[in-house]
Amino acid sequence: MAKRKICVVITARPSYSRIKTALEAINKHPDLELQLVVAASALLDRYGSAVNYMVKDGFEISAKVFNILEGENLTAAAKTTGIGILELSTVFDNLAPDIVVTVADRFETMATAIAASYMNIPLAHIQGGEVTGNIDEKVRHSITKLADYHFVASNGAYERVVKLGENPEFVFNTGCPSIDLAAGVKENPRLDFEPYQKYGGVGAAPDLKNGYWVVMQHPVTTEVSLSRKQIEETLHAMYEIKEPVLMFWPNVDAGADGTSTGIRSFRETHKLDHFHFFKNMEPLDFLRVLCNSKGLIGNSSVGIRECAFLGVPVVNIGSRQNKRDRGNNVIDVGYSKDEILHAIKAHTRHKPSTSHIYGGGDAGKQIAKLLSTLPLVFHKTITF
Ligand SMILES: CC(=O)N[C@H]1[C@@H](OP(=O)(O)OP(=O)(O)OC[C@H]2O[C@@H](n3ccc(=O)[nH]c3=O)[C@H](O)[C@@H]2O)O[C@H](CO)[C@@H](O)[C@@H]1O
Repeated sequence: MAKRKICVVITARPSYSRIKTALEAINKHPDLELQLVVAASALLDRYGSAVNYMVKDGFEISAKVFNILEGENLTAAAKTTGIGILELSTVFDNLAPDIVVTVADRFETMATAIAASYMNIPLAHIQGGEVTGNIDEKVRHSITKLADYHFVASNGAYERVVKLGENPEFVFNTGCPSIDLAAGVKENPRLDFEPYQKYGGVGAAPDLKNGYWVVMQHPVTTEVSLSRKQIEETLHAMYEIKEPVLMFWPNVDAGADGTSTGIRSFRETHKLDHFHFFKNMEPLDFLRVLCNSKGLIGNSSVGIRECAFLGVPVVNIGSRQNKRDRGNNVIDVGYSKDEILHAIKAHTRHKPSTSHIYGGGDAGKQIAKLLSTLPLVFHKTITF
């Protein structure tokens, strides 16, 4: 029997960590053949070239799609999606997959879902049903409507996908593959590498042995004009803390220009001898860095998902993760420096308990098994 061809499209760094263990399980599965397509910011040096980590991890790349338009604004996001549809339809035509897999809710993932749907290729969606507000949420629920199989990450997400009219026979709460990685880190949390040596980056090299903070703050797609002001408040708060800060650059979202300019100009006007800046780390290394930190400050979804599992305290800033199911490791604050400082002092003194909202650590294997056995769906029926 011919192997089922599973085409997974990865468009950004966070999508790699959220699918990596499923890729490994697909590769190992005797009835499946992995076709890995890498696109958008995952290919760009400026965003840390996540593609290099995929190659290093032993994955063969079937196709690359360069579709990011310069600009980091709302128009560039819409046009990038358009180019993605054009390019990916050619890729799918050449690879002729049996199932296409798309991850989460970023603007570029929409292109995968549209191209596969129009080409009558069954579509599997990872991470549907979550609520966050802003443009990501519209995209996420739209992809749910285009998808034939749903591998969701929490009970709440399962219920919402079914409420959206999807057939429960094709909705599975597998948990999030990123929790599989976090489970490995929980077993062996030792920081077994030297971050400055391994990843370079820029800035001072503060001594990390007495503790450090991790900062990762992205622009909010519905508040793009405020992104610079928002990051400045966070930078001022971390400046006052006077303890080592490992700071990561934002993703390629609309408004990232404002966030990056805010960081650059703050660096030029302040003596930052306790800050170091990184573009990107391999998924497992990044989780090790978090696991050994005093806490995460910012608005990355890693604070809500992996940090809940690892029991890392998180000061979650602003509206980007609004309404996402969360554990007691998270305290929500507004954008002001004073609120952030107050939350850091009040919330991060004790290690919070861990929670399994987003899975127990075997999502990748479950997803590969389902992909090998589910009937191929070409015309789904929707209940109303
Ligand atoms: C508003 C929002 O949340 N948007 C989406 C965005 O997440 P979001 O933009 O929050 O993603 P981030 O870039 O903050 O990164 C989160 C993920 O990337 C990993 N990481 C991060 C830094 C690094 O150097 N190395 C590394 O591997 C983290 O472990 C984590 O798994 O894309 C994700 C995956 O497509 C989605 O799940 C989110 O819904």
